[in-house]
Amino acid sequence: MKVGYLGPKATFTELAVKRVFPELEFEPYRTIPECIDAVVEKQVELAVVPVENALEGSVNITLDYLTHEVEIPIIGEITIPIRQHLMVHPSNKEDWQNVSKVYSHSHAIAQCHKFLHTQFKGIPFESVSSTAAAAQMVMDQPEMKTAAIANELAANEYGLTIVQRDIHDFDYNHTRFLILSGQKVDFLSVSSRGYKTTLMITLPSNHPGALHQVLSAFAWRKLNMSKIESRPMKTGIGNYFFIIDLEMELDDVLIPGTIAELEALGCGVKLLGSYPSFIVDLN
Ligand SMILES: O=C(O)C(=O)C[C@]1(C(=O)O)C=C[C@@H](O)C=C1
Repeated sequence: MKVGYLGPKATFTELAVKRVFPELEFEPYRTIPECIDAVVEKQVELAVVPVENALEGSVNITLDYLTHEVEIPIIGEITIPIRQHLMVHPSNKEDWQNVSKVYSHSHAIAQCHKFLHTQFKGIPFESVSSTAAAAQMVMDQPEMKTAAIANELAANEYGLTIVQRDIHDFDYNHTRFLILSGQKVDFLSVSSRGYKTTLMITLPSNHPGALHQVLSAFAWRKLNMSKIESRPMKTGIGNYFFIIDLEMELDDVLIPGTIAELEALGCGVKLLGSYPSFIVDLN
């Protein structure tokens, strides 16, 4: 079985995916949409993409692509700790405080804002498709004296020197990744820490109190939400839909009852997946 992931080699996504599927074949993709397309088009059986970081919040391109562009179920999630390091080409390691630019993924830059603000004031930063892509760029252009924010695996893979470790602004830094697939996968060999169910909900228009009624349908059934996110419908200012994660597996009574109640209120409800949740400790 082949797993597509946000690449190139040595991204955090690769770290996450290899912990859960060490024995499978891997295929890196340059962007999140390319990786999701690969599983939709059956070039790979599974795809793993980032969806939420504890410091920076949702990865919007993942949510938007899954809800607007494709139909592919979520079949699992993986959460790993994230340690961001600053790295340079070995030939620039003595002079690392004088780099001309810092590259990384936009989420990684956001996780290190305080560090960049205090240590690299005035030095531009640029977001690229992943932390590993940033490391690769820094390796390819030693004369430019640039730096990357990435993980230790990327420093080793691309031959860079880590000059500052653990530069993320808050200690509790974790990212959640979604596993997507059109087929059923047996995760029996991996122990999970629970289940989640994700629903996409659109509200009826011009219906005062609609969101309150939606939340009540979950509340009186005591269904525990672990996340609620609103994203633009992309049809006009103020038009939003909601993505709700429930901390339980799809059952025969409570979730179907909630969906029926929401539909009776005029809401649109789509089940994006019901799946096991894997929390990986990298140490
Ligand atoms: O660039 C990477 O290494 C990724 O796997 C992407 C990503 C993200 O999109 O949030 C994953 C984990 C970190 O939070 C930073 C970047």
